[in-house]
Amino acid sequence: HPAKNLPPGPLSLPIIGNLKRVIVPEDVRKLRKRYGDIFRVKAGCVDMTYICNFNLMKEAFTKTECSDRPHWKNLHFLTDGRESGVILTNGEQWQNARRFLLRNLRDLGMGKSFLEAAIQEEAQMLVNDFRKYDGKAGHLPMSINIAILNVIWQLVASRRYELNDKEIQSFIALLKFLQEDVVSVFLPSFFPILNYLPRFLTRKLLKLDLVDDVKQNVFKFMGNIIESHKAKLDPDNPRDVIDEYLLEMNKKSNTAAFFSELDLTRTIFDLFGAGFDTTSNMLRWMCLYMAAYPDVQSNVQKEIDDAVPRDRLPSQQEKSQLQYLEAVIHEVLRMSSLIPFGVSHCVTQDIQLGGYVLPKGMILQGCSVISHEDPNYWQNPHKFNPNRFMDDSGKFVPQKEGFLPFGTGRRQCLGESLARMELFIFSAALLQNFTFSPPTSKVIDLSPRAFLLAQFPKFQDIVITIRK
Ligand code: HEM
Repeated sequence: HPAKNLPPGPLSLPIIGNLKRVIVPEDVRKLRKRYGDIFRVKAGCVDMTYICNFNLMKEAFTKTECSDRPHWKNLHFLTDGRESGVILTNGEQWQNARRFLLRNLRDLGMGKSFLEAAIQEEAQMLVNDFRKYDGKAGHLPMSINIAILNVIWQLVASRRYELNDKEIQSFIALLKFLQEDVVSVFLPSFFPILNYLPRFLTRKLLKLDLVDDVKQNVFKFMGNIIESHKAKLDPDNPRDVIDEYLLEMNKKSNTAAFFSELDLTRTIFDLFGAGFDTTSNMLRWMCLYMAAYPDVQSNVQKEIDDAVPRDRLPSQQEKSQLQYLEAVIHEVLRMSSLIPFGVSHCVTQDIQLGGYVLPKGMILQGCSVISHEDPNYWQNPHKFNPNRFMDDSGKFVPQKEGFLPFGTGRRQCLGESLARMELFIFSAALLQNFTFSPPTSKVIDLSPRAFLLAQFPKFQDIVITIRK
């Protein structure tokens, strides 16, 4: 687009573009200093624009023209190129899936007692498990993962797993494969030249044998669960997302075309893909921040002790009394910027943004990490200070300007209320019962471990002590 006023950015070479590796927040900070709030880089052949300003992110992501995901066939490798699920779909398929999920997450309990009870049950399991580690230094226990998975399983299929269950271990391995080992499958979108290599070489480079294996396992695993739901389906008493979905499939509505078993499997994997690593790592960040800031931790504990008797776990009912905890959770969400550049969007029609033209096909990344450290919104942004979310009378004030850990606009996180409920109940239960601290003569490392497009905490030792 030589005639167009495109966002500025470094010069790029054909085929490789100008990125040496996956871009990390440090690169974005540097590029923003040099080129301003909107800049453009090229990853292979893909033109990407990074938006680093809160108002511009809000403006862009409320536009329909910026609400699609990239139209890359290989994003849908699980379903042989067919668009399905919710995170990566577009148009009517996406609208339908998003509407179905929002309605059902609401009906099945986001904000209702069903889900709260499920989370409470997992909180108890977490507390029981954490007790086993009293006084010993070690990594945060795996029970965090099981608790988060069980909440989604309850919602999706009315089932939960015990800590050492073999099936849940193989399911975790499957999710890990999908998230870490099969990313090579996306490479041809950035480097189309890979499509012209001999087939045996492409298969090897893109690990396509492994991909086929993973695909088979996903459908085998879900196939069994869907079949057992079909056998027990009661149209008057849908128990979970799978039941609701099967009922939609049987309806003769004009949206019926969007519901299929293939799509159901993909949708469920989307819920795990979006809701598992995110929420479990946020809970890890929470424990690590508490270990690093003992004064904040003891203030939270005091607040919990004042509001909740020690013989039972805190619950949603105490939310209005646990205002400082709420502020701490918000500050941890801000400081950790778990998904620093959101999830890719794609421009579907030329638009203007911040004085530049974003042409059709441009990929957009909204940089929450930059907004979360923008001094226009946050005083001393690099300081961990939960009080920034409190007013003078000790009440929590949810600052909205500059804060977007769950994204913004039409694609904003669909599981936000669920994630918030989990973070609240799990953090309250853990801090009521335990104190976190660094191992003797060590400090907690709060710098993130770069992991693809997320900022997860580094694996490290922490001491869990039972509160007397
Ligand atoms: C602390 C935990 C979480 C964080 C920080 C988080 C963050 C995000 C972000 C940044 C996006 C992208 C927004 C965009 O594209 O503009 C997103 C999308 C999404 N999230 Fe979450 N999320 C969390 C937990 C969850 C949970 C628990 C679920 C559901 C079980 C969930 C389901 C989704 C889905 C389905 C999408 C895609 C929405 C769409 O494309 O329409 N997330 N999330």
